[in-house]
Amino acid sequence: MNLYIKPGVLNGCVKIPSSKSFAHRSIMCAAFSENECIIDNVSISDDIKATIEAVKSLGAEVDIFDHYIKIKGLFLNKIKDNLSKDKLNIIDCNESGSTLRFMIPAASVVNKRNCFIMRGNLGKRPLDVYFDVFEKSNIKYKYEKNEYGEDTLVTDGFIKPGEYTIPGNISSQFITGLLFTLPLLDGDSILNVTGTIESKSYISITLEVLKDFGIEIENIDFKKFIIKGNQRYSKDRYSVEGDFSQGAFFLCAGAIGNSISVEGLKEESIQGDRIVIDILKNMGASINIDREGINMYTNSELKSTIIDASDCPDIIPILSVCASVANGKTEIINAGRLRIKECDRLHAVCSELSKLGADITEKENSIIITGVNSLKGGCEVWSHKDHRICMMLAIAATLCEEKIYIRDVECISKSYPNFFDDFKKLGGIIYE
Ligand SMILES: O=C(O)C1=C[C@@H](OP(=O)(O)O)[C@@H](O)[C@H](O)C1
Ligand SMILES: C=C(OP(=O)(O)O)C(=O)O
Repeated sequence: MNLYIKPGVLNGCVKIPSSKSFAHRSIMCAAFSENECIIDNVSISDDIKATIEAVKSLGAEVDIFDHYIKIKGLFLNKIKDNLSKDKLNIIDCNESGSTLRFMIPAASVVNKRNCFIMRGNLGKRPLDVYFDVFEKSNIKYKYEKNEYGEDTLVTDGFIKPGEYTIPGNISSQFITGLLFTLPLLDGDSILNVTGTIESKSYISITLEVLKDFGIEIENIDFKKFIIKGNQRYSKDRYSVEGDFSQGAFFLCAGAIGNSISVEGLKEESIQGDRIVIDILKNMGASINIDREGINMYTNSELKSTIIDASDCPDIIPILSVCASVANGKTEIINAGRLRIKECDRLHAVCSELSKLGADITEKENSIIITGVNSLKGGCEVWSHKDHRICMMLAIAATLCEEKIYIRDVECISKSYPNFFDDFKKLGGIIYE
């Protein structure tokens, strides 16, 4: 589907969906528990559906209600009975990197043979960090096309406790996957992380959720994790906080001239993307946080800054829009990993914003943006089938001089299916 978006000021309050990262993790923990858990405030997106279906395929029971989901842990009905351990278990991860990288080790606690389906760009995103883990555990693995021509990874073998060493600079999702899995095994483990650790705040989210579900992990400066085996997840009720990665779209919209307040974000959140508030303040935006929510005041001009993408890769596309109209030259550094997301985001941000009239240069690992007075628009742009690029373009459209036409907008359902409904409620003008 393609959409026209007309320029115009957005005005009002938006309730931000709940955090995808916290939701993936709490669903995994509840699914691997021995009891029943109610998880409140889960926003159902395609990625979260993928994780729900994945844990169901392993034997967890999941009921989805209006505002919560109920999960009956798979330890109750599966592991103890040792059912169907030899059957090939199909796990359709759709386009969700988190689901895939969290489930690869976790599924191999329950089933010997697993087939992970990877759609969109997911089959091209790196997985090789796990190959060493597979070899140490004697898990056989192969990439192959299934009968429908879809990319799959097939694994055969159970993961074993032990000492594993993985690099920290490709994706934190491998570390999270192992932190979920190793406590369940019948022996103690050590996880060493080498090199620079990128997206560290996502590891903190993992550790926080694991702790909430009763799992103890000794964290030695994010370089070594000491993990006792035979631990069991347990919690009756969990509530998912709001999503700063999604909130960032509307907070940035506020910073570039729309009149926005957002609700549903936890002020003292440990989400790395919470840094959007500090970055926008640094750029000169006036932000007021009170009990009701976060209010953006657009009475000041934005100025350029330096943004380090290492710990907040998901908010770089929308921050690039702010930088495009800020005074001076903004440099976004350590952004190379944006190339291995749903699309090559570093390239997509530069190519699409420059079509709108931004002065933006793509470098190997960074982006240089020199602010312009206004974005012209009046052209066709492409989401690259990536939700964050699509939402970036929709927000950029609000301040363009002429309407824009965005191709392939359905990709927003990966993380924020109601994005355009919220956009319209704020007065955004959209038509097909
Ligand atoms: O663990 C998570 O919930 C995520 C980790 C990040 O990935 P990387 O660790 O690959 O940077 C982030 O980009 C992704 O959207 C969600
Ligand atoms: C990169 C993202 O998610 P994932 O890695 O889970 O596909 C994202 O939501 O921007």
